Formats: sequence, structure tokens, C-alpha cells
Amino acid sequence: MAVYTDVSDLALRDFLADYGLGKLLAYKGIAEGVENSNYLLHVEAGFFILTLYEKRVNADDLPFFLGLMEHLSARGLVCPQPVKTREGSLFKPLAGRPAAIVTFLEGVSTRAPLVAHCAALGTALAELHRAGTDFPLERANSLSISGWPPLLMQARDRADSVEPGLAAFLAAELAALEELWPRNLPRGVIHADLFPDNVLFLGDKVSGLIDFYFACTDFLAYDLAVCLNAWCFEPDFSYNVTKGKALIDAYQRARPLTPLEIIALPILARGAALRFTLTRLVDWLNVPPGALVKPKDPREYVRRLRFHQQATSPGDLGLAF
Ligand SMILES: Nc1ncnc2c1ncn2[C@@H]1O[C@H](COP(=O)(O)OP(=O)(O)O)[C@@H](O)[C@H]1O
Ligand SMILES: N[C@@H](CCOP(=O)(O)O)C(=O)O
Repeated sequence: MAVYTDVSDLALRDFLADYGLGKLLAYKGIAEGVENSNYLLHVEAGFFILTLYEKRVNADDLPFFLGLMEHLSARGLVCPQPVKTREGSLFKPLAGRPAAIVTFLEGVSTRAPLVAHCAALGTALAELHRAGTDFPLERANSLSISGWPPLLMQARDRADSVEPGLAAFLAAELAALEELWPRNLPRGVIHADLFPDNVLFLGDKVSGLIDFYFACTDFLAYDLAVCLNAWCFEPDFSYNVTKGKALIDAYQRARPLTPLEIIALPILARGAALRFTLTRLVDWLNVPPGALVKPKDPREYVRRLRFHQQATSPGDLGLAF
């Protein structure tokens, strides 16, 4: 359960007094998620999500994240809508954290995506990229290649306790990717964490995208690479090329990749695997005392990284070219 910060009913009632949502009827911590503290709120106006932003979210970035959700919603993408206070603020402090209320979306995330889910995701991702083209704010990706060495530094001394030889393996990967990382690809707003737990479905149809708190301005094809890693590997860590092809083909029907993006995709997928290995490793080694959270296993991403060292052709990922 991801609840790092406890919220008392007294503090919550006081917080809610600035919103026009009526009286608090019930609230409870949400079991899923690892980054922030989330509560389901039941107030007279209905159901909402209360998020308290934890260590990886800088309050200066909240206008980007919350403004992006407003922007995407206005362009027809189903994502949470931030609720403003009576004075028009998108967020304010609660229990020592910046906190915001967003609308509750219906739908269920899938733990075992099928080919049809991957195809639906590909369409939704391309729609997100298209809807983001005229978003006026920019935010650098703090977890792209220049953000990886500090993560490795934090984890290096204890990495081998997770898997023997891991520290040296990750240092070598980092050095290789610094050489290979592309420089000039189409850029725009990306979600950067569109894992299955952040996509809600009703049947085979996407009913909403959530959790925009890693969103940033970066290579659009990097977002596709993140999704291929998160959606197209089987529990035995084999890559399912049929799922990869379904995801990529659906994406390309709405936003065709450029030749440079196609060539770069295997390296982007390798980099995306390193990024999630590193953040998971840091979190695995540093669970805050008292936090109700189940950290994610970094070894799942080490396995993906090893796959991408071998899978160097776009065709290995399901891309026809
Ligand atoms: N707007 C929303 N509508 C419905 N459920 C949501 C919404 N936002 C979050 N949730 C629920 O809360 C969980 C954790 O949210 P998430 O934003 O992924 O947290 P974290 O940033 O900590 O990873 C989600 O998996 C989902 O079950
Ligand atoms: N998706 C990341 C962790 C971030 O968790 P989320 O609940 O915000 O998606 C991972 O799997 O490492």
C-alpha cells in the first residue's frame, strides 16, 4: 500500500473547507501505487482522489503536471481533472506535503495485458502525444540519461546484495548508453510511466490514463519504449513480439514513427529498462520506516535490460521496417 503520509480526519476536514465539495463522508488509503500517498475521498459531491506528493515530486513541477491534465482533458483525452479550491489554487499543503484533489475515473487496470490491451494502449499513447503538442509548459526529464548516474551512485554500494555483480553490470550499461543515446528525435509531452497500473480499461477499451507525475518533455519514442517494456514482457521475462507489434502498429496508425525513431527504438527501450532498474533499486534499498508500500523488484528490469543488450534490431521488438 502506498501511504507514506498519514492524514487525520481533522486535518482533512480543515483542508476540504477550501473546496466546494461538501462534507467529508469517508476516506481511505489506496493499496496501489508506490510514489505518492493516495486516498479515495467520498464527499457530498461524489468520489475523488486525494494525492499527497512525496519525495520524487517537486512542488515547483505541480503546475506542469496538473496543468497538463487540464490541457489533455480539454482535448478529449480521459484523464483526471484537478479540482480547484474556491480561490482557484490547484494544490495546497496537507500534513506537511503539497496535496491536490483530482476527479475519480472509472475502470480497472490489467495485471496481465492481452494483445488487445496492447493495441488499445498504442492508440491511447499516440493520442496523448498528439493532444500534448500545443501544451505551452516544458519540463525536462530528470530521469533521463543525465539523471541515471546519481541514481547509480545512491545504489552502487549495496547493489550486489540484490544480485551479485549488479553494480558493475549497471555501471557498464550506463557507460554504453551514454555513447549510444540518440540526440535528435521528435520531442513533446510524454507520460514517461505508462505502466499497466496507470491505464484503466472498461472491457478492451481504455477508459482513462492516470498518474502524470513523471510527465515531462522528451523524445516521444521514449514513451513507446517505456510501454514496450512494461506491457510486452511475459512473466517468464520473454518478450512477446505479437504484443509489441500490436502496440507499435496501433501507435503508428495515429502517429507514424520517423525513420530515425525506428532505428533508435531498441536503444530507447534499453535506456528505459535501465531507468526503471535504477529507480526500483534505489527504492528497494531505501524503504522509509513505517511506510505502507511494497517496493517493486529491480530484478524484473535487469532481465529486460539483458534482453535489450541482445535485441538490437527494431524487428526484434515487432517493428516492421
Ligand atoms: N483519478 C483516479 N481515478 C481512479 N483511480 C485512481 C485515480 N488516481 C489514482 N487512482 C488509484 O490509485 C492508485 C495509485 O495511483 P498512482 O497515481 O498510480 O499512484 P503513485 O503515483 O503513488 O504510483 C492507482 O493504481 C489507482 O488504483
Ligand atoms: N512504474 C514504476 C514505479 C512507479 O509506480 P506507479 O505506481 O507510479 O506507476 C515501476 O514499475 O518501477
